[in-house]
Amino acid sequence: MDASGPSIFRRDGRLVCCFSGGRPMNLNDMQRLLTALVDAHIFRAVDAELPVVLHRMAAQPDPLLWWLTALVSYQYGRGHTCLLISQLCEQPQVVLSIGSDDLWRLSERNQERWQQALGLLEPNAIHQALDSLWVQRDGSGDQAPLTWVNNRIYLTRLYRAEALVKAAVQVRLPFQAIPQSTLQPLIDVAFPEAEQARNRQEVHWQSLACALAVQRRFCIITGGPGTGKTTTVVRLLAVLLQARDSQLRIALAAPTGKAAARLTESIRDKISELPCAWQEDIPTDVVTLHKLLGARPHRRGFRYHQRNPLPADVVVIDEASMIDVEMMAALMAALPAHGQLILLGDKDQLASVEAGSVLGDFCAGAEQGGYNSDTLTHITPYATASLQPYHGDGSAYNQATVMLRVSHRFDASSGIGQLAKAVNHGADYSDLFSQFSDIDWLQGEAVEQFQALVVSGYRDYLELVQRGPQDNDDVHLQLWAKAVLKQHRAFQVLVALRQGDWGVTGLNQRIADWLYGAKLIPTTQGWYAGRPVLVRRNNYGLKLMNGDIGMTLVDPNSGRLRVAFEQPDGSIKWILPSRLADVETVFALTVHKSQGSEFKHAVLALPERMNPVLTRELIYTGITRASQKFTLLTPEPQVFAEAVQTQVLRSSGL
Ligand SMILES: Nc1ncnc2c1ncn2[C@@H]1O[C@H](COP(=O)(O)OP(=O)(O)OP(=O)(O)O)[C@@H](O)[C@H]1O
Repeated sequence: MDASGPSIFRRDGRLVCCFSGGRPMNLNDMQRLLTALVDAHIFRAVDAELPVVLHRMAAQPDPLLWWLTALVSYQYGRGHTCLLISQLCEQPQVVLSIGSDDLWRLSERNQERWQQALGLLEPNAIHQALDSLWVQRDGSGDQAPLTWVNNRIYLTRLYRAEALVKAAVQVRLPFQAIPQSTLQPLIDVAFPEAEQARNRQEVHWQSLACALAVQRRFCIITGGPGTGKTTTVVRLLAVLLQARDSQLRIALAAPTGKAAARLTESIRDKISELPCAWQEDIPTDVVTLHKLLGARPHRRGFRYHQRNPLPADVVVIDEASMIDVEMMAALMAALPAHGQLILLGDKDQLASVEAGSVLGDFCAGAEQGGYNSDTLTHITPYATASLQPYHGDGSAYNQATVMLRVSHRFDASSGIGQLAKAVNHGADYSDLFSQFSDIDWLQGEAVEQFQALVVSGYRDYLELVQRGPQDNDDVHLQLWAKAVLKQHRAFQVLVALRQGDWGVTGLNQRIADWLYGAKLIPTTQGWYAGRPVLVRRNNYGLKLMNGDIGMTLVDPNSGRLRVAFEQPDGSIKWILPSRLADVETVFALTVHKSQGSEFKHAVLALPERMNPVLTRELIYTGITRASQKFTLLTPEPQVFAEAVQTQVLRSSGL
């Protein structure tokens, strides 16, 4: 802090801070400040509660220690796995993303306390405060709830998770080379297009990913939408089975039920493109990550862990960007010692809701390759062009990562692809909307067109709902429900926020009113035919997962409403509305919940005012949910520009 800042000293063994002429900050002041921050909805209740609980277990009356403890918890709530001490001291308001917009809700006295508390943030004082029973150094102990490592303070369980992930990757890095005489012919069969890339002297990243993945027990295949992650993994599994052992036990999983269902469908399609003799050993059943690890209702921890590892030799996880650090640690812990892990995902998508941005951290620098000499020795023989431009001294994770770079879904004529790319690089996108017909931007007054767009977007599935099944037997009921759910996936309104006119709640209500006005739904209240619902919490009893989407339909036999959910195996599960407690209407879906889904036409509606949730990653994720048409809706166009310039930066030690 500068010379005009506060003086900090110890009094009666306590650290106190004093502004010239002001009162020192004591524990009482700190407690009041923490309570006020909770009351002002800046902190979560648990952030202020944590030091209180720890104090009960081991009294530590140091206001700075309380402050740091609350801040570590607050940052965890915002997705950071740790608190970086130097950054906190240099730019506390930036690190904490708390500005005058938030602080005006505090009383004058508490604003003063806030300033005093910021004044406490000085490296030496912090180091002294961390010399405490609540804190362990360098992860050496096992008991203290906080861990201090170099410049970082963690909640100890997150430190442990991160350390476990790092160690598990490290042990899996050594190559398990396959003779080139065995591997090359298999790769040639699996990736026939690689030959054309060789003729053009271009790197064929898919076949290179295969060469790397089959020779390492840990591999990440990242790439934007349609770059062939699933295609590559199906082919590389076939190569692996041929090269190593056709009896390898392969497990496939994804973080959500929707993503699992989508991957199941996609894998089935892709297997049929393989040579017949290779098809039968590849599994097609994709489960959720929770199911894979054996989540148990009402119990912490999973059935599979270090002492009871998964019965699998190879584990493939799709949509890995959604996995938080604790889940990744649970997954790594459950891998058998010889187990091979392949992660697929788009590094540029939104990070997990919970703490950490594991895939993003793993993939930092992936664009440059960063392959060291050892990695190059093992993969160069399979490269279709020189890998010299990708030579470097990248991280350990870079050595295990291949980034696919060519989108086969969006070519140069696709506005969705161009827009996603421009947003991702923070580049100018303004001309794109006039150049491409598959992207639209409704701004300001054009928002009036939104109603017409939404009614026509949802009309097709609602007419199918009204039409009913062709026959009333089970087979036709299933066919009908599947057709309705499929049609429902053709169009989706996406939003950034939960609350407000342009959030889930406001828009759901408005859209329901419009659809009712168009006579497409019979009412807007309670349960009704055509009401799409989103499951908000895992329900193990009903085997429904957070994020699953179901459709309310009238059973023509009983006249009663039932909700149809499509299972990963393609069958329909019918559930009575009365059994569904934690669901909400989903005419508008948050971008967060849309991860792992794809819609022919996605409409992204942004709010009128900037909000910390609005980031480049959110916009990119929203755009890439659309496969054929993307519409952006901004009552206030500037919000889009600002969001594109705002990037998510999460602190972690990975
Ligand atoms: N090398 C290739 N040549 C031609 N087409 C390809 C190639 N690789 C993939 N494709 C096609 O591109 C489309 C997208 O592939 P795929 O589903 O594997 O991509 P993805 O990265 O898994 O997509 P996403 O995760 O966005 O759904 C598919 O239609 C696939 O058949």
